[in-house]
Amino acid sequence: MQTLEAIDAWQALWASRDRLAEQSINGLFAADAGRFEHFSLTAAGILLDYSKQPIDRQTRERLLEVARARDVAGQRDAMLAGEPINESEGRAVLHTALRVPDGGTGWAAPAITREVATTRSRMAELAAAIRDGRRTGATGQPIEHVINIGIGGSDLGPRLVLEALAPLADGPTVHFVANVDGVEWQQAMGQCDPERTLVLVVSKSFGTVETMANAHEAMAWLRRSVPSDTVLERQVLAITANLDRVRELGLDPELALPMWDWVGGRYSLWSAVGFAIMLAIGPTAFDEVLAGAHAMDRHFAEAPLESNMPVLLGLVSIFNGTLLDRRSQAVVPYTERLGRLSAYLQQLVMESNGKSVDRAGHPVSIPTAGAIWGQTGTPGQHAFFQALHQGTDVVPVDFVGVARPVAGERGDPLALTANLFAQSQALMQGRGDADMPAARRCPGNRPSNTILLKALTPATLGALIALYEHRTFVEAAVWGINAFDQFGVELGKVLADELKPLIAGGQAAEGVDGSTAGLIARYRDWRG
Ligand SMILES: O=P(O)(O)OC[C@H]1O[C@](O)(CO)[C@@H](O)[C@@H]1O
Repeated sequence: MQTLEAIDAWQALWASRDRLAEQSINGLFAADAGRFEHFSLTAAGILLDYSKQPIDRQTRERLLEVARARDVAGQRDAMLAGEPINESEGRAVLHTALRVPDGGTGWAAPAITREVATTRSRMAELAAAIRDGRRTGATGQPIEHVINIGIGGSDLGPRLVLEALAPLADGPTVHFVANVDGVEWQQAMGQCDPERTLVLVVSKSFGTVETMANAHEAMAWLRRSVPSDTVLERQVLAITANLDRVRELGLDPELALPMWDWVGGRYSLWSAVGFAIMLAIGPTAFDEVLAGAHAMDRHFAEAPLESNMPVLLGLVSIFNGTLLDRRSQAVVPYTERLGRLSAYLQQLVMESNGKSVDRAGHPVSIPTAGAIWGQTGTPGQHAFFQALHQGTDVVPVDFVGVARPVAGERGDPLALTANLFAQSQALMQGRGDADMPAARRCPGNRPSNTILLKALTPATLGALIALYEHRTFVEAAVWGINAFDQFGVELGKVLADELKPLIAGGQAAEGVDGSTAGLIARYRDWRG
């Protein structure tokens, strides 16, 4: 496969970076009456409009040529076929196999398909029994609360989905505990009757310090509050790929729900990691989330590159981030229901693609993932949009909107949508002539995508998340990096383990740098 730098189309794009950065988006619309049709597409209930990017047909063709030369389609097929594309860990990457409808074949080896189906039906049976009260807590009380203890990928996906689909929730109330500072735990404990609470300990590795600490707290709370010898068996459920460690925590691995090493943590909400979702909205709605993601998978697998939404979204992101050096991207959903989207995408994009060596271990020669951040509109408009309109940095924005309001929800959908469309328009058009004071002028020509969902349903939500997963993959494929390991997060964990006794102990902290020693000393002093 050609390196990026050796590809003619990339060289041509690189050579015209300055011109592309100045390319007038308004001018592109003036030159092409059908621009919206030519630079937008629909798949799985989602419209992507990328016409407000400074990309003309020649630039798009060059970007597609880069994707072809980097064999994005071949790399995608290798992932979908279960080849060990996570080379540094020697693992396959098969989150797509988790969302194949029951009975569907051809997306993973038969053994994997069977395991997935078996686990999904175990989850559905258990969820149904808990939801309808057949499966009670240890003292015979119905389960009314679920505490999901997990962090990172074992937390963010279920949180995002449950906030988005809260109007559909008709099962136990789900509380999330991720941090180890005790705040979320205290809040959850304060709201839950221990005899009516199921604790989910969700951890792929079952070794994450925060999750294990919170699990110990929760188990101690249940033991002291529920008068039954079977409380842990009935009211604590482990969800993990590391069944051996379940026993170490004092739980029965036979009762645990499994996941597998071919599911990355940040790609795992479709597995048993999503059990809290299933408990809250029911197995049928959970299946719809999977079906929506599968619809996007099919589109990604089958659509030609030039009309393939994740491919185009990925190429637009590379165009902005790598070619034009626009190192930060904002994502702004115009519904509070998607308020967790930017937090979710931070892990998905930055943990996957925050890499500086390629798959062969050589330093990359181009910038990879920058920062992704955001907040909902319209509140974000009253916070950081000033910088988007007039700041010195050009920040590409993904606007995410929903056409049909959720039944029964109040609010002013027209005002919301008018703001959504007006913001992308304002970023593009700008404002000001020579007579206007400089402080009032907006430069305009600032790029954005608009991603419009027909409605916020389980299916479109699944498709939206899958869209961003595949966008992330496409970028990694073009850059030649491994999107599926995360060794960078390990060093801090190791050092935290080493520092803990130094911080706790009475002796001087030796063998650490001056700053850390100073901080430890001040911390001890102030802690008293
Ligand atoms: O599910 P686990 O193994 O507890 O890991 C939690 C999270 O920690 C990380 O390993 C690192 O932050 C993530 O990749 C993962 O989602």
